Amino acid sequence: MVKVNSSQVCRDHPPPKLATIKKLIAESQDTNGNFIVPPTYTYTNNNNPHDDQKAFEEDTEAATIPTVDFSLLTTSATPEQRSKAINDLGKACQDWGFFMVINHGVPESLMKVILDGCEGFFDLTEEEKQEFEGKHVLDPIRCGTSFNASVENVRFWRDFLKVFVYPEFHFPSKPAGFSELASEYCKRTREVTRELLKGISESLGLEAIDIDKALDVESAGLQIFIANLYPPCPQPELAMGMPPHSDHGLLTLLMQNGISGLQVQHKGKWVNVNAAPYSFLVNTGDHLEIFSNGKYRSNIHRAVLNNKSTRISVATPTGPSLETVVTPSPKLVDTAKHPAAAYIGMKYKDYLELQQSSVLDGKVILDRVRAGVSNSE
Ligand SMILES: O=C(O)CCC(=O)C(=O)O
Ligand SMILES: [Fe+2]
Repeated sequence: MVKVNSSQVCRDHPPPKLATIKKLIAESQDTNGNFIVPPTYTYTNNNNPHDDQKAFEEDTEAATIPTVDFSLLTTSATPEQRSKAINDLGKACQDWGFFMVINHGVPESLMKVILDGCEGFFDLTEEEKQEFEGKHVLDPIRCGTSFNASVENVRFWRDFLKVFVYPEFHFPSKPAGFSELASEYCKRTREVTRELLKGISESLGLEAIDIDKALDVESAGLQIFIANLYPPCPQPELAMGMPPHSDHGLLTLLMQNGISGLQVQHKGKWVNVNAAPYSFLVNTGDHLEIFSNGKYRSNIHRAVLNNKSTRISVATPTGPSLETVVTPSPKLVDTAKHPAAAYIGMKYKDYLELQQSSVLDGKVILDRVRAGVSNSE
């Protein structure tokens, strides 16, 4: 197991220049095309992601991922359908912190061209990509490799592009035309997220608008566009695409290019996620856990590798506004079940900076804002 020192935080120093995983692979093959995973990418010897998985395959009932039919949450549904859908949504948040969304209305053609655009971006030359590297973890446009190479002992088999797209839209100027498509995609995924947050708010026994009102989501909530590239890995059991972690925001929508690799933790075991084509995979994030006072715990997930196909995923997390100091909703504190606030307030911007500057490891950042009281069910 990789040991993490969560105090290793690098706020001001840009990561050292590091070849992308794409470049490393292209340059490291011998004349027979053989490639051995370098020691710096050897994630662990005793936590083989493929072995872990076997444990759950025997228990398929428990591993059925909840599915949310988005059309039943909208005004086109009957009040009974909507109320059942909200109930199911709440149950998915409580039991899994993860669900698959179908019938969401974002055109398949748009999802496809976004994946093509990501591929185009990762295919740019190293020099072209350097323009978008960024220097600080809160720079609105950043690309690179691993997660935060300046603090990591082990690198992840992943290249990324990370862009702040709301409330202000930023985007790389290359490849041509990608920015316009991404702007539309981000708008559409924001609309889906907004409706899901309304349903989640109601499922918590609050008004539909309460999450938005408290955290300033619609007018200034931070939305990030993250493209992940996981090239085939010759020894997928040795390396990791993304290690176990929770996301920092409220909700993350994720789509992928038809290649699986996401695993979510459920009841202490890893579950392979096989997404329906053009569905969204949704994780609940740390700020939903904080705001709900621990009722909806953020989901731990990771990305594992394969040795055949390049996987691309696009995550669009939405969070509070950067200036919001997030505390548990007072309406969810003063109850028999949740008599005390389980988390202390922290400005979302500070939380994000801390998370992005640290080694990615489970819920170590969320642990910093735990109030030392437990309201566990
Ligand atoms: O690629 C994936 O499946 C997971 C990506 C992820 O967890 C993230 O970007 O936060
Ligand atoms: Fe994630």
